[in-house]
Amino acid sequence: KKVQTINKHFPGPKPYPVVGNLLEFATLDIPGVFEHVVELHERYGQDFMMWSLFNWNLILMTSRKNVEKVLLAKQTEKSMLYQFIEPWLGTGLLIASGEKWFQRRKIITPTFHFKILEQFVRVFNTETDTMVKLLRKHVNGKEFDIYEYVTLMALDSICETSMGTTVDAQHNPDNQYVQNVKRIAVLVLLRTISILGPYPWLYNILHPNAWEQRRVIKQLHDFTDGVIRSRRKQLAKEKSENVAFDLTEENMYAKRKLTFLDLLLNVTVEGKPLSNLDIREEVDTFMFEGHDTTTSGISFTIYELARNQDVQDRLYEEIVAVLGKDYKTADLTYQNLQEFKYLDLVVKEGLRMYPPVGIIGRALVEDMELNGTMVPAGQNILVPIYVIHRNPEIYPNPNQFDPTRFSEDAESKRGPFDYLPFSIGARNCIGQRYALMEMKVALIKLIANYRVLPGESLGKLRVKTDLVLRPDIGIPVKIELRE
Ligand code: HEM
Repeated sequence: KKVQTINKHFPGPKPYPVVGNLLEFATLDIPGVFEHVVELHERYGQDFMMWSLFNWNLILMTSRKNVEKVLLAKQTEKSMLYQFIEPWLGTGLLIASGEKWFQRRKIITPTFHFKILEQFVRVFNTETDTMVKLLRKHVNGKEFDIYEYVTLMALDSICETSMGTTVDAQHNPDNQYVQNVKRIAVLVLLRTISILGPYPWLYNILHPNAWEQRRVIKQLHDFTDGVIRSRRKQLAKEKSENVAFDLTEENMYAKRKLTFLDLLLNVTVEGKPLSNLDIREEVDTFMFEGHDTTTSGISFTIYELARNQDVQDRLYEEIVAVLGKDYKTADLTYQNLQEFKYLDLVVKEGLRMYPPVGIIGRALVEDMELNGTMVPAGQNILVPIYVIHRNPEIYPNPNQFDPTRFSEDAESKRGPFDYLPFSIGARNCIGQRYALMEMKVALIKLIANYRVLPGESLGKLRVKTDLVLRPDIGIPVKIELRE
């Protein structure tokens, strides 16, 4: 009965035919899924309800007032789909709720202290230099997929900064850990389109993908466990040798190369250190959240730079102006990155058109008044950030890449719920500054060294999504050496 009442307040395909529904899920990996969701929003209005199999339903929500209520709600839980990643990530920061989330967020926030980020920029410089070198073989050559290069660079960066270990994926793309990280994203996606997906018991026993997933996850966990154990030993040894390690002292950040893992190994909650398992779920969460997302952000921005040579030229001029005559090899720092004003607009516009996390979900913890009706606790809600970012009323000609939309003047006319690449509120992205820095270092070094041109097949590219937004055919480009 409650659901029938809600129906009156949320127009939408009701009841959504079972077949249509399965197709809806099946389209997840089919390029164009977001174009379809944009159409649904045009047809049914900003907040509409979609029915699923066995009366399971979802509200797809883009209106400012309701998005604000849901994302800023005091208590919140992630929607059901996040459970599919739980076998790998456990209830780390991304998935945790309630007190556990609160504690973890408090512990992890200092990891993004600017003193630590300053050190991470060095890693981004080194890893991007490697990428730039590896790209050299494509100069004046045929079109190639630059997405693969960016993925491996981002993977190396996150391994180094979060675990202090290197898998050197850029030189060993066939490395088992690298393969497993890629494979798990695919397996999670496949579960979303499986009819057994929502039923863990049945899925785990009957589905061959679940069997494979267990094997892949075991290998991923074994790797992280190994790194945690050896780092714990090393820190214990340093402590016994009286190497100072006081995280409460801000100055300490600058004295040694800290990783995210070090911080977790040294923290105590109510006097107790975190267990290896607690730490593993956070490190794995970072591995997941921290590389596919930035890869997507960097790659789609490269795509638009290849298509918009005037924007690329202007960016190149800025790079030369800020870095001077050694602009091709100059290292980027936390400080000099602040001087790239135009790049900042370019990155913002890239994240508007292609938000790497194109959709987020919540389950209401308490009943909530939405559109004049009480929506009961437990209701699943999806917020398609991609659709919000293409609202023509806020972004005229939304499919045009135009960094000047983010000039101060234009930006002042928009509200905080019109632009959400990193979400908003207490559950926003903790890695936002890290991500922006990595994106900027990569784009500067790439454009300083090469002119990026569209490959012949670039025009065919379409956007698809699994856990993050991806190009269906990679990013086919050509490059020329800058004089
Ligand atoms: C361009 C790159 C990135 C984008 C667009 C992005 C976007 C987001 C979004 C939209 C959320 C909210 C998810 C939700 O509500 O379910 C989120 C959460 C999160 N992100 Fe990112 N992210 C990026 C990079 C990173 C990086 C580099 C890290 C770590 C190094 C990171 C770590 C996290 C974590 C741990 C959360 C969960 C925070 C919490 O719930 O307290 N992200 N991210």
